[in-house]
Amino acid sequence: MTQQIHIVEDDVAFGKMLTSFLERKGFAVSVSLTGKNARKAIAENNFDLLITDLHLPDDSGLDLLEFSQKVSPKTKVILMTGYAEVDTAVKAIKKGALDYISKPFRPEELLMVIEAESRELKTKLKSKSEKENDDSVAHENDFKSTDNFQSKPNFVVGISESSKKFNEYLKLVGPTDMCVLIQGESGTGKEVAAKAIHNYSKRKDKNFVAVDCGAIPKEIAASEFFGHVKGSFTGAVNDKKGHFEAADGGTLFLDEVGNLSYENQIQLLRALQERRIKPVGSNAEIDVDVRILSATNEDLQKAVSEGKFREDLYHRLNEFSIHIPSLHERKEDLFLFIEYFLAEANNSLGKDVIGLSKEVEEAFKNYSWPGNLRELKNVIKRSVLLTNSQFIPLEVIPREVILSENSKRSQMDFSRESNEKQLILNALKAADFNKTKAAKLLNITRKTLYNKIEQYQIEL
Ligand SMILES: Nc1ncnc2c1ncn2[C@@H]1O[C@H](COP(=O)(O)OP(=O)(O)OP(=O)(O)O)[C@@H](O)[C@H]1O
Repeated sequence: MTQQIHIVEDDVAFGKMLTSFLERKGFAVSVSLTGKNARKAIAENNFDLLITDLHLPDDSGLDLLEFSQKVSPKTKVILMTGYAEVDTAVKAIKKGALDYISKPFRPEELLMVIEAESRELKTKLKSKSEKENDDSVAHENDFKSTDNFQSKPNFVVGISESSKKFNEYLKLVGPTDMCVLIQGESGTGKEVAAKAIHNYSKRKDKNFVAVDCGAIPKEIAASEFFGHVKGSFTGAVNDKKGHFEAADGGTLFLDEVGNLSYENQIQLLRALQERRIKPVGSNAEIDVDVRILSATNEDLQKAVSEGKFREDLYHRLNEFSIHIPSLHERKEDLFLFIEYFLAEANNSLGKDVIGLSKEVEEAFKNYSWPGNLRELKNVIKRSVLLTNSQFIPLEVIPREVILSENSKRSQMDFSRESNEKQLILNALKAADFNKTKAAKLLNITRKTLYNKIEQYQIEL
């Protein structure tokens, strides 16, 4: 079936360009120029995908994301951001956006993001239907990746002390039946860690069911977790198994567990205590044997002290806790991950890129990677797509990676000469040696740039 895409973009020409490109690729595309029109369109249609600018004259992409999640929960959302807005983009991912793409981008990059997500979805739906062999069982909200970890034995363990330690913990706690709370920033690999725990356990041949608690509207959470019987509420046209039954004998991974409403927390706690569930609208109770792993990127203890998360549930979920370090804290592992993601990208895109150019290597080392492994993986994949030589050149790297961290630092630390010279060189290269553009990137005047070029005797 043709995928329906809605673009929200106030730049008419850019919107048109994206539309005709995506239509040529076989998508059905419509466009809104304002947030107001977009809201109307979202409420009236069941778009598969919404691609929205972060800044609109009358609205914000983040608010549109929330609106869309409420009125059309199945619509996936991709945000288009300006460079240096990664922090906001990461916030959007935490709120449930599928991905973000930094402007300026080429339409091929957007297509790659869309195709990667539809591929993941298809594989997932396929493996679901194979496993469950029952059409009435649907876990529509479970769009998290359920890659088979065993088929990828080469996941990176890392050489940094913190990586070695947390991987030891995974091995240690894996074979037990303890509930584990995995904490770490967004994109650090919490789901990969949960899958590893599952694979180290005796449950490994049973299902691993991942549920994104942040994506389930609280009104339907009980039916998602415990299932429902036909006719129990409007829209319940078939009996439906819930996540607990789907994970029976195996592992249930609750991602973003801090996002569960208070009422849903009580229901979950009861199910964990009694090891029994009751589908919505049914009188019969069903015994379930499920190991719970959960993950959060917020401070759950703080949520407990503020009364937002139940203390009894917190202790139940947290029989053992594992902290996954951010990529920034495990810089020694950076090049292992780069190698791994490069091989993965070459493989999936049919390319043969050997590595990073020296300048890109430098830029990667200096960047703080706020979106962690997910951001690194995306940046590498997009860059591999755009690289037509053996080594990834600076030109294909998103500007925020080249500049934001350095330029932030430069405001505080502009006196460090080598740093400054490198920064200016990077900006010049990124701007194709156009000085006006380079000055803009650096956030300095053209005159200052000329002075600096002279001061450092940069040859142009
Ligand atoms: N050890 C690893 N080796 C290779 N790839 C990894 C590893 N850990 C994570 N990844 C990759 O990094 C990306 C982010 O990982 P994952 O989805 O597990 O993060 P997360 O912390 O669960 O994110 P979120 O908080 O947004 O749910 C995924 O594409 C995953 O395949």
